[in-house]
Amino acid sequence: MHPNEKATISTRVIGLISGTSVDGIDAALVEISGEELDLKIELLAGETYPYPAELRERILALCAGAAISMAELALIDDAIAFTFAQAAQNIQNGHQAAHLIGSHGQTVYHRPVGKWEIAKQNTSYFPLPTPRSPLGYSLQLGRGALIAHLTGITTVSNFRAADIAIGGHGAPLVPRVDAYLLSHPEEGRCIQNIGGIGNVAYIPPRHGDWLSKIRGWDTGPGNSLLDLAVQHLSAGAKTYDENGNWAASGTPCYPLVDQWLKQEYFHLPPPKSTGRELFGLTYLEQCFKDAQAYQLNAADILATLTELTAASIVHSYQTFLPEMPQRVLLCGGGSRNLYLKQRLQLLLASVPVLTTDEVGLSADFKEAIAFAVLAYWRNLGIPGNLPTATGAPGEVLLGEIHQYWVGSRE
Ligand SMILES: Nc1ncnc2c1ncn2[C@@H]1O[C@H](COP(=O)(O)OP(=O)(O)OP(=O)(O)O)[C@@H](O)[C@H]1O
Ligand SMILES: CC(=O)N[C@H]1[C@@H]2OC[C@@H](O2)[C@@H](O)[C@@H]1O[C@H](C)C(=O)O
Repeated sequence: MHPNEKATISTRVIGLISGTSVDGIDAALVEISGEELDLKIELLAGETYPYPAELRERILALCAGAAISMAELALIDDAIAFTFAQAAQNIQNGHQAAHLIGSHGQTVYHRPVGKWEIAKQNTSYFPLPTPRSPLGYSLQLGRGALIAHLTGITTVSNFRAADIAIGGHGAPLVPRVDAYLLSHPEEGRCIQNIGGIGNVAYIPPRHGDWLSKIRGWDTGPGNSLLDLAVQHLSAGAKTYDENGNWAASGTPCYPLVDQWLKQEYFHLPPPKSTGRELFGLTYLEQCFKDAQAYQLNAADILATLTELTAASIVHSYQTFLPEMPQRVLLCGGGSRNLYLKQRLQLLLASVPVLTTDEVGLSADFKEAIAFAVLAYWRNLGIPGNLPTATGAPGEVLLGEIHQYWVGSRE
């Protein structure tokens, strides 16, 4: 081998995440090699393991701000870790054992930078001269130490904390992985995730100082409002609008979309992050109230909420990007919503809208793959955050390593 040539050692890594939709655990088993520009991944297996119904209900209640005891919080935390560990065991069936796990866990609370007032608490005990803490806060449940113990595999977890500690949002974290897996030599691309919340990574053509020009932010609601509306309008019979068929049978109310787009979040310049704390039940109740003035039926309401997701995404590109992308690549569950995809294509006019599947990266498992890569980078000592996406003042190593080791030191 030439002395300048690097040996390619590949590592089998499991990525685990349950996102803001709380629909289940996405697990990906990946073979990873290289570092950054030479980073390569092969998806060996990908699966979504639904949460047991009762656990999902408790998590959703927690996300919606239910008051629970510390004892119950501890139970939910461990139940999540057990469920994640089970997913890690199952995804390895029929494959060689993994070397490493990257577990994002379950977000139950996210406070963006500078949004201290969200806590709505008496803050007189806080040791700062002003109760407006500049720091963000993000809580993911499912303890990494327990996952490492249950699986016998070293586990990296708590990925957002280090970025937040230095003043970043701790989100979105996937853009740096997108940059190395989905950049193109000549084409500027937007990688648009549509989960419960939407987030984008803008990746300019891969030359010159392209890395410093990458941008990323949470675009606002993805499926979160739609899913809640579908559950309400179907009296619990449905959890989401399959392929967007229900919305497609209605008509969007454009004056209402324009009214909703005036909301502060859509005008905040990036970097910015959000969650179900903003785009959740209370927000939807206001949407329903607003819709009464226009006498919309159920299908029209869903069409209008779908339009809000599509229009907020496109509006954010037009407002905050230095130039429009030449291609948009969708991923996340919302990429399966054909009506939403159609609306995005219409609003983006000549910019083609595809899915990441069409360029060889699984749209369903990209987030789980990303946390496998972030764990792999953590292990190699490579930073995982992109300051232009999280707003942090610098790069940091993301995640805490829970080494699997049980023994005695006699
Ligand atoms: N066939 C489909 N048609 C329409 N919508 C779909 C379809 N499949 C999935 N979805 C939507 O995608 C959602 C799940 O998306 P995903 O798993 O990407 O979210 P998440 O990972 O929980 O969210 P986030 O990326 O915000 O963390 C479902 O709740 C549903 O709204
Ligand atoms: C706090 C949190 O869990 N945020 C999620 C959420 O879901 C989508 C969007 O909001 C994104 O910022 C983030 O997830 C992805 C995985 C990220 O960090 O890139």
